[in-house]
Amino acid sequence: MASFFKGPSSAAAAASSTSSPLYSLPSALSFAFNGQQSFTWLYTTIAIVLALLILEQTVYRAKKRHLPGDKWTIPIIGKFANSMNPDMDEYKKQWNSGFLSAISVFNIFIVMSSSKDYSRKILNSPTYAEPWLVHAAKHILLPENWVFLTGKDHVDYRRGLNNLFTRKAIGMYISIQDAVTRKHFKEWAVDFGTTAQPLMFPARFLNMDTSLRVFCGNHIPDEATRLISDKYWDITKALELVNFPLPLPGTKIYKAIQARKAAMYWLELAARTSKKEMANGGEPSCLLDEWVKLLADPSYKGRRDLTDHEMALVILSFLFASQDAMSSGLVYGFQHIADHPEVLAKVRAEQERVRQGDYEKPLTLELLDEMPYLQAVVKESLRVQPPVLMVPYKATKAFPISDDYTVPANSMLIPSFYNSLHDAEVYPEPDTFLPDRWLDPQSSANANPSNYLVWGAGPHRCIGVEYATLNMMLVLAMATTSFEWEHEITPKTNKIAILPTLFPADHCRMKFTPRKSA
Ligand code: HEM
Repeated sequence: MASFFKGPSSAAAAASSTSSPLYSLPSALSFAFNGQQSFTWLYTTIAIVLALLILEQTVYRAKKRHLPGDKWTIPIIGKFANSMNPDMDEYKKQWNSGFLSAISVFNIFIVMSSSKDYSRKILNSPTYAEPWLVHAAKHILLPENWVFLTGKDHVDYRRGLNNLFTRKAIGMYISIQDAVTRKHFKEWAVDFGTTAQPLMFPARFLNMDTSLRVFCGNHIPDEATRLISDKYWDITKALELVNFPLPLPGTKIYKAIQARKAAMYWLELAARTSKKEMANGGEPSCLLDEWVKLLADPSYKGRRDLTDHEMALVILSFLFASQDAMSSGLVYGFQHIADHPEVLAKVRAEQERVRQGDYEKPLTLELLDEMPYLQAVVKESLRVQPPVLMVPYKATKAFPISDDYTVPANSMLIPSFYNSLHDAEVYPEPDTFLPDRWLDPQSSANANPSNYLVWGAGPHRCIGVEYATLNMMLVLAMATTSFEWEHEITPKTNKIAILPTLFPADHCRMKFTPRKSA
C-alpha cells in the first residue's frame, strides 16, 4: 500500500523545494505530476472497490452459511433483475432448492422459507420478526398509518378494527355488495356481450366500487369511486419489491403519492360526513357508520377520539391490502369455473336449490351460508392460485429459526405459501382444481387446516378473510346465474403474471351473454 502514496509525496516535495506554487510548474512537470496523481487515484479507487466487493461476498457467505442459494451474489445488485421481472418458474426453483434458502438483492440478505412449518414459524414469531413493508409503502400510506404498528400497539389497534368485521356487520355489507354487483353486471352484459374482453380491469373496478361503497356508503359520490379506482393502479405499480427510492416527479412512487392524496381527500370527507350523520341519529349503512356508532357506544373500551384523517388512513389500508388480492382471487375464480364446465353446472345446481329460481331476490349472509359447494369452489381456487404468494418480514434480532441456522438480525425473511398450498400429501393432485376435496370432512385437506396459508397466519393474518370470501362467492353466484360464459383460451391463458398478485397473463378473456333462465 505504501508504494501507492510514494508518487504524490515525492512530487509534493519537488514542488515545495522550488517554493513555486503548483500552477507555476513547467507544463511537462505538471503533466507528469497530474498523470501520476491520476494513476494513484485510480489504483486507490480500484483497491477500495475490490475490497468492498470482497467484503460484500464475505458477508453474504457468512450470513448464508450452508443454506441453498447462489455461492456468490452478483455485485451490488444481487438478484435485482429477478425482482424486477418476477417469474413463477424462478420462484419455484428457489422454493424447491430447500425449506430455507438464501438470496441477496441490493445487499439486503434475504432468507426465503418454502415449507409450511418455517413459514408459519416466521408469521407467528412477533418477537423475532415483523412485517417489512416495501420501502415505498411509508411514502404512500403515510408513516402514521396503523399498518406500520408492531407488537402490543398493533394488537391493541387491530382489536378495535376486528369489530368492523363481525357477522352482523358483514350481513349489512352483503346487501351493499349485492346492489353494486348487479349494477356492474348490467354494464358487463353490454361490454362483454359481443366479443370476449379481458376481465382483469372490470373485475378490479367492480371490487373497488364494492369496497368503497361497503366502507364509505353514500358518503362519497360515484365519480370519486371511479377516480380512486383509476388512480389506485398507480399505487399497485409503486409497490414492487425494489423501486427508485426518491419520490421525484415522474417516478412511480410520486404518482402513487398523488393517487393517495386524491383518495384521502374523499375518504376524509366520508369520515366527516359519517360522523355528522350518526350524530344526527342516522342509521348505519356502511363500515364507517358502524365504526362511528361503535366509538360512541358507552360499553366500547378502546380509544374513541379518532380523527377523520386517522379513519381515512384505515380505509386506505383496507383498500391497499385488499384490492389486488381480491381482484386476483376473483379473476382466477372466473377462469377456474369457466375451464371446468362440470363445476359450473354444480354451482348452478346449488344456486337453483338455494334460491329456487328467484335470482332477483337480494343475496343475504343466510343464503350464502347455504352454499357449501360455492364456498369450496372459492377455497379451492384460492389454493390453486393463491393471490399472495409470499409476504416480506424483517428479522428484528437474530432469529434461531432451526436447530442449525440462525437468521441474522435485519435480514429480510420471506415466508412463501405456494409449496404448502401445493403439498401433494395434503392435496392429492395438487395442481388440479378439485373443489370436492373440501366437502369431505375426513379429507386430508380438511385434516390439515394449517397448510392453508392463503390468508397468512399469526397476528397479521388477513383481517378481511370472511368479507373477501363472501364477496367472491356473491359475485360468482350472481355471474353463474346471470350469464352464459365463454372463456377465450389464448397462448397466455395458463401463463402467470405476477403484478405482484397473480393474474392470468392474458387477463382472462371472457364473453358474457345474458342467461335465458335468469
Ligand atoms: C382474496 C383476497 C385476500 C387475500 C388472499 C388476502 C391475503 C392477505 C395476506 C396473505 C395477508 C398477510 C398476512 C400475514 O402477514 O400473515 C393479509 C393481510 C391483511 N389483509 Fe388481506 N387478503 C385479501 C383480502 C383482504 C380484504 C378484502 C381486506 C380488507 C378488508 C384485507 C385487509 C388486510 C389487512 C388490513 C391486512 C394486514 C393485517 C395486519 O397487519 O394486522 N385483505 N391479507
